[in-house]
Amino acid sequence: MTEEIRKGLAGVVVDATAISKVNPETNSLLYRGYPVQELAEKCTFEEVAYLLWHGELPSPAQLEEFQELERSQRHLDNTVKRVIDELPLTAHPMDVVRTAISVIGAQDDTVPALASSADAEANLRRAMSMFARIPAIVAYDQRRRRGLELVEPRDDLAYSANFLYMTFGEVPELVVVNAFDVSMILYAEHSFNASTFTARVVTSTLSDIYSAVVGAIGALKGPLHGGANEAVMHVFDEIEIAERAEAWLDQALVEKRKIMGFGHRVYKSGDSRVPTMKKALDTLIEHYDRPDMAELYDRLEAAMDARKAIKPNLDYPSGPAYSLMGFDTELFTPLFVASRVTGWTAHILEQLEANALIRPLSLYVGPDERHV
Ligand SMILES: CC(=O)SCCNC(=O)CCNC(=O)[C@H](O)C(C)(C)COP(=O)(O)OP(=O)(O)OC[C@H]1O[C@@H](n2cnc3c(N)ncnc32)[C@H](O)[C@@H]1OP(=O)(O)O
Ligand SMILES: O=C([O-])CC(=O)C(=O)O
Repeated sequence: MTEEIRKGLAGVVVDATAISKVNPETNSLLYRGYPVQELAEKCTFEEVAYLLWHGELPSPAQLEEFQELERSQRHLDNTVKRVIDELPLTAHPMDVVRTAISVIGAQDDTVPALASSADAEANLRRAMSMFARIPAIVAYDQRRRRGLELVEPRDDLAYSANFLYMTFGEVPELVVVNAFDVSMILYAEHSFNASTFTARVVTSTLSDIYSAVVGAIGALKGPLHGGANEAVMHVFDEIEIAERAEAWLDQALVEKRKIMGFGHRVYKSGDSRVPTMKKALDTLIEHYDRPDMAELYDRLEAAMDARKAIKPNLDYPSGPAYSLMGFDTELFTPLFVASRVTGWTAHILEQLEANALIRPLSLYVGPDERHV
């Protein structure tokens, strides 16, 4: 038997999904049929979360009920706070959010020994409980790293305004809240990316939703995936000024470094989400009066195009956008978690609806049979 190895499962279709469609030919991304650009322009992140979980956009009454539920679960209980307090500041914020989700999962005594599609209602409640609490986890972690006290959530504020309020102690101008909300919408879902696939693999063993999300957070942390938004900012910090972009890139390519924020496994001629996020970044650049950042962004992008014809992915505009908003660089990937938990949990539910254990084969290349 000849076995073809597809390293990294590149080009392999492993299952069907009705949640999102990534089309590199038309450079488009649909969530449940809706173009993501349209959702970013016309909807809030809460509406998009509802869409991903339920398959349809909410009616006004459904949205109100959804928002009420989300706002009522934003607080962190003392155990979660205590565990976060115990973690050293040397722990990466992704480790903090991963640990906090583990604690929330361990506190939930309704989790059945064997996950099943019959548990969909309960799993949606669990998804909501993570969705509502992750902003408080991330905001608190950002604050404790700055020696600041936790800011309790405000239930008169929508998701993004409250997230920023809990992080910075005040609600920023609308332009900032809107750019943040757009980033949450764009990061929410992207078919069988590595972290979502991880969540589906964990779920396929009939493990619980929290374990699947914890696994997904681990997969997202890596710089070839979500960790790239943080890594992009380190690149900007290394380059420092726009005039150095080309020389920095030439040296990095000589050293065979991967340039963070560029390239994609599926999109080969540009990421469908970049123009929308770049527009949001431009509003921030204008708001904070940082033309220097725009110049560096443009020069590195042009240099990469000229030398390698490799285009930016979503992490390229998101990194500098989060930096302008005031987040510390190492908090960027946890922001991705806050958004992507919606997509992960939608996939966990979908996996359970038609589950098959995910267990591929490997080609053995070790020594032939031998004996002790
Ligand atoms: C939201 C997200 O998760 S988007 C992805 C975020 N990740 C990053 O930005 C990290 C940087 N990018 C990369 O490492 C890659 O582009 C990936 C991992 C995203 C995609 O990788 P793959 O689909 O496996 O592409 P692959 O690595 O095979 O690249 C093909 C060629 O382009 C080169 N290439 C791809 N991306 C880059 C990059 N960012 N910098 C330099 N070269 C690159 C590869 O070196 C390879 O060249 P070769 O054929 O001469 O060896
Ligand atoms: O699809 C991928 O491989 C990575 C990505 O862009 C995402 O998860 O948003």
